[in-house]
Amino acid sequence: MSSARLSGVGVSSGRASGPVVRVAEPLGEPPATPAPTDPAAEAARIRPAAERVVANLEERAAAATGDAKAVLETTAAMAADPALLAQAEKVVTGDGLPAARAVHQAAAGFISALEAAGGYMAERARDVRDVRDRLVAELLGVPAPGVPDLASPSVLVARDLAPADTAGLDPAKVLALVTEEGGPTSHTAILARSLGIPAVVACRGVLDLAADSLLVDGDTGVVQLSDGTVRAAHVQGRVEWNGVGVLRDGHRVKVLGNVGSPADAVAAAAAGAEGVGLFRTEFCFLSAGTEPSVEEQREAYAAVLAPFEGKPVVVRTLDAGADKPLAFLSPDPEPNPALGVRGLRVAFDRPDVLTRQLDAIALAAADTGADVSVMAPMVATAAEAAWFVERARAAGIRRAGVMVEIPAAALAAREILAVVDFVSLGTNDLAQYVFAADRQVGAVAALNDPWQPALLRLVKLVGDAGTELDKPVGVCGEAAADPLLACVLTGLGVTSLSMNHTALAGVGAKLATTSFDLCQLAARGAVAAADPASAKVAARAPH
Ligand SMILES: C=C(OP(=O)(O)O)C(=O)O
Ligand SMILES: [Mg+2]
Repeated sequence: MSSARLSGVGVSSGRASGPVVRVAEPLGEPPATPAPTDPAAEAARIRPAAERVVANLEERAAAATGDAKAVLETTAAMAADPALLAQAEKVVTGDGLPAARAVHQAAAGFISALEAAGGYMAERARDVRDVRDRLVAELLGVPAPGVPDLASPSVLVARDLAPADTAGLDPAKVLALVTEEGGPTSHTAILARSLGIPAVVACRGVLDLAADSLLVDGDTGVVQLSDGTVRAAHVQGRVEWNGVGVLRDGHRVKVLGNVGSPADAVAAAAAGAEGVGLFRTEFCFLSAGTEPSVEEQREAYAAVLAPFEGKPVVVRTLDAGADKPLAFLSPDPEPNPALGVRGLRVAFDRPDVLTRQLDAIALAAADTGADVSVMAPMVATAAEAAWFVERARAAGIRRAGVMVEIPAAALAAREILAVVDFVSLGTNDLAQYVFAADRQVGAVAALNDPWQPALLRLVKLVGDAGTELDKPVGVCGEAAADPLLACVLTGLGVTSLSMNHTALAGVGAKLATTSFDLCQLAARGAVAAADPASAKVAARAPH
């Protein structure tokens, strides 16, 4: 039944089924032709369309509560804005453009005025874009783009989702997520895991599948037609783990959480994390239109640090760019954003932004009593690492390290470790760059497999350098969340493993069953293997 059963890459555990809701694709600029034969009649379509958009938003606002209600009410008020509508009518009658194109054009004027005003006004530009898209969709008779409000629990199907869209999903309403594109280490996958929403990415053909209802298996990656039964994922029984990362022979490997929000931090602490190995600060500001002030940053960071008083937390400075764009740090358009100005490279152009962030982190550390270190993303050379460490020290932060996620950094691990206090391997990007396989592209997902021996050989270089220089080497990419691979990484000299809260107990429990000798044996076998499957077999042999 090939047309009714598809296979993708399972990236977030659990089996769920339910009715399908599709995420409509972005609309782009509507065509300027054909010119309306009766411009007055064409212009007269705009207000009734706006009234329908307003009525729909008000209806949803009435059913919503809290922030969601306020956002819907504000959007409804904007959709009724007489200035925008009058301007659009003028464009239809004056320039002879179709109504949808006229709305787009009229909105562009408001958007650039708001952006030029900066600050709070610039943030409103996003709302005008939202209203514009809703009006254009109404006039064209197509669904509005973006994640729709879900009236009841549903399976979301999309080409791909931006991290900001995924972060806003309500796990009570989204039974499962299936995307045609996306890779296993994409940020959409990472966020779906942290929300506990079963997810399958790189599911070729799902957009063409005529399905009212789907059954999604986030473990096997299988997506198939279902009979309409609504079933939420069964929450797996908790594995027993005492909250200390230690092998049965006493060898210590810290088991830490990856977090990006206060909710993640609470979940990681509740699941027994010994601390945080990666706080993705950019996740706090995915929707911010302008740079948050030092005070705003201090508050946002303190809210995440709060559950970890007295515990180690590695705060990563903003990793903006590529698939995690931040509106206030966007570079000029680049042909290959993953190879462009992202991570620490943004700070070379904007050291003031880094300084303000480091100041905010130092303040939040003092506010909460968390034992904070800072870490820079996307570091390529020892000179870059030294540049960052100097700035961290100037901000009064005691420990500073860098991510090793560019192959050059792995190859220069000794020189880098000589100038930092610790490193942490970002296996998601390291795999992307060593295999020249974009994390977001489903077609190359198999290369972004952390069991690839070529990737493990780079990890070994870094582990060996850490052992030689007696400095900590962590892993905070998705590789750390696989219990068997955690044993291999330990055998390669890794001293801490940081992961999503849902993986903590499984990894902690597995480590307790093994010894350092066995981990080294598994590591030798996996590194020498010819492919990911043989690497797994080699790792399983002693385990
Ligand atoms: C942990 C990593 O950072 P991010 O996933 O945020 O790029 C990584 O690249 O492995
Ligand atoms: Mg990375």
